[in-house]
Formats: sequence, structure tokens, C-alpha cells
Amino acid sequence: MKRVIVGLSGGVDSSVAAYLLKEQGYEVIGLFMKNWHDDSVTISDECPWLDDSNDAMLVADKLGIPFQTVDLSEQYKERIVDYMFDEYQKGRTPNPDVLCNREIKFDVFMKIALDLGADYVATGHYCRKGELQKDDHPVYQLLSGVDNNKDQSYFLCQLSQAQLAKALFPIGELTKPEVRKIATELDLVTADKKDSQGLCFIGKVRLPEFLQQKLQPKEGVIVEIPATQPMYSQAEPQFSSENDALNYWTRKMDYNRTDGKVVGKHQGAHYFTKGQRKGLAVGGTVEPLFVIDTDVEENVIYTGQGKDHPGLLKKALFVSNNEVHWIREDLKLNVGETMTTQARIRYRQPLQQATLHQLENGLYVVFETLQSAITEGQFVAWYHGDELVGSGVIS
Ligand SMILES: Nc1ncnc2c1ncn2[C@@H]1O[C@H](COP(=O)(O)OP(=O)(O)OP(=O)(O)O)[C@@H](O)[C@H]1O
Repeated sequence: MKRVIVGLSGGVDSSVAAYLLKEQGYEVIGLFMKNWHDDSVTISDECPWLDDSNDAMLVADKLGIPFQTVDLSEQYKERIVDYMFDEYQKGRTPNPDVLCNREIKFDVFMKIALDLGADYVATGHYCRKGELQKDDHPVYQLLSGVDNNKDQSYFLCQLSQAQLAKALFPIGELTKPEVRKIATELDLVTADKKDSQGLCFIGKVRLPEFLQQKLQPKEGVIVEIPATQPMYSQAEPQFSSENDALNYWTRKMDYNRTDGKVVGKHQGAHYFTKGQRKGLAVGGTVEPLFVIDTDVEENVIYTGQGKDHPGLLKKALFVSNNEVHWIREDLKLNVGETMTTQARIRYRQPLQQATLHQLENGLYVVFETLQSAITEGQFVAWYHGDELVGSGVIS
């Protein structure tokens, strides 16, 4: 009998995942991980991990499976929390959920599970795993969940073949309502529990308060850039090489920053991210202000009115070579090659038609239409239909 260790979070999705695996005849063990030190960077008075671990235990009990907890708060602090601070300090916006999957759930947690004799590690993610044979070797595929509303493949965009080989996603063929129905029929305590917003990190703390714990406030100005200023020339120029064209589409905004006017003050550019609307506290504008760029060195936030402000829009992005990741290693592009794909630059964004260009210095992703708030530090993931083929950190 194959042994599966399922990450039991105390939520409904992993509860049902554990049930389904048992039905399929696996030997199932539930494992809860504690991520947070009570005394470290927790903000709110609540202590949700205790409630969650208790719910996970009750579910395991009801399903009649063994249950254990592991404390991974040290590793979580080192690999996720510290990295978060570091990235914000540099003016980038990291994605803790993607990292948590790559570094914690499918690395530290997975190694513990394998040491406990597991053949597989399962989670309650809404995605599916496929398998192909190529040159007599198995090639694993990461496929989106059938529930379009809940598809979580994006959060797993940094998994490797080795990690996928050992992963199972039992609820990927189901919709959320179907999962809830199963949990209700089984009378699980988690049946009506509200979703954790799919965030393993921000769900537990409020981001601005979290950042203020480590990043010192530093007063600076908010500058508004008028929307009438051209960001790109209206007519596309003639390019002498593909390189020139790609650099043109990914370059920084070309407005003269001194043309903007100071409209307010902020407490630190490193607290802000591109596309952000909340927290600017500047009134009296016709349309709401959005952050179009931050300069953490000069401590200036550049803003513009309206979500279609040209300063927010770009057609392409760049990923440096060491941050390009192919789940489908067999499809990796060589220098000079291109690939037609569909891509997204944030969770739940509908897939966008795009072309990948692998050049000497890195990978360019050129979209068919302008994209809003392409943000450094976030992940771009590219797909072929419902298969997530690769991803990278936006430079
Ligand atoms: N503290 C934890 N301990 C063990 N596994 C976890 C934990 N947190 C998350 N997981 C695993 O990762 C999966 C995705 O986590 P996420 O935080 O996105 O929750 P979710 O989609 O709301 O799922 P759930 O309803 O199971 O909490 C979970 O279904 C679970 O298998």
C-alpha cells in the first residue's frame, strides 16, 4: 500500500483531499506545519495556527488517520519572512505564496514526509498533475484545476520535476462547491470554514503592519505624473534589431520625472508597490491615484490618476537567465528561439496571449496587449492551454 502524507492545514480543501486519498486506497497520514513563531513577527492578537492545528486534528480523527504536527517556523522565517523584508527594502514586491510552496511545502515539508516513509506528498491545491513519457523517461506536467475560479497552479509555478514527481493534488478535478459538499456530507468541522484567501502568509497578518516591524519609516514625497505625458511614442519606432525592440518595450518609463508635481507625503517608499491604490492618502484628485513607480533610493513614490494611466502600462517584461524556471525542462528555449504562449503576471489574472523571446541575457515576455502594473519581484507564469510550462521572477 502506498503511503501519502497530506498537508492538513485545518481548511476544507486539505480535509477533503485526505478523505479522497483514503477512498482511493492509500495509507494516509495528516501532517500540520506550524509556520509562525508566536513571538516573532505576528501582528494581530489572534493566534490562528492553534485553531487551525486543532481543526486539522479533529478532521484526522474523524477520517481515522494518524496525525502529527511539525514546527517549521525557523525555516519559514529564514526562507520566507527574511526574504520578504529584503525584497521590499530593495523596492521589489515578492510573492510569499509561490515561495512558500517551493521552499517550504514542497521542500522542507516534503523532505520530512519522505523521511517518514511517504511515497507521495499531497496538498489541497486546485490543480492537477499529468504525466507523459519522453525518451523512456516520465515527464510531469502541472495542469490548472478544473475549477476556473479557484485554479491555484500559479502558486506552484516554481516547482521542479523532482518535486512534482512526488506530489499529488487530489481535489484538482473538483470545484469548490463540490469540495464543500463532500465535507458537509462527512460532517467535517472544516466544511463551512471560510477560505484562507489562498494566501499562506498575508492571510495571517496585515502586510503594512508586518512591514513596519522591520522597515523603518522614512518620510518622503508623493509625486503625481500627469496622464497626458507620453510614456511611449505613439507610433512604434523602427528597430534595427530584435534586441532593440525588446528593450524598448521593457524599458523604464521614459517621462521626465521632474515634470510631476508633489501632491503629498508618505512614510517610506519601500512600503509601496506598483499598481497600489490604498494607503496614499491624497485627496482632491478627479480619479484615484495609483502608484506607477517607486524609487527606494530617492524615497519617492510616483503616481498617476486612474488605472489606465499610461505610466502603469507596459507591453513586455524581462526575466534574467538565473531566474527563468522551466517546469517542462524539455521545452526550454535556446538563445534565439521564441515560443507562443499564454501568460499571467498575477494570481487569477486571465491568461494573456504572449510570445517568449530567449536572448543572450535573459527571457523577454512580450504581450499582445498592454499590461497594467507589471511589478518587479512578482512571478510571470506561462502556459500552453491548461498546462503551466514555466515561470520567472520579473526583473
Ligand atoms: N499549516 C499547514 N500545514 C500543512 N499543510 C498546509 C498548511 N497550510 C497549507 N497547507 C497545504 O497547502 C495547501 C494550500 O494551502 P492554502 O493556504 O492555499 O490553503 P487553501 O487553498 O485555503 O486550502 P485549505 O482549505 O486546505 O486550507 C493546503 O490545502 C494544504 O494541503
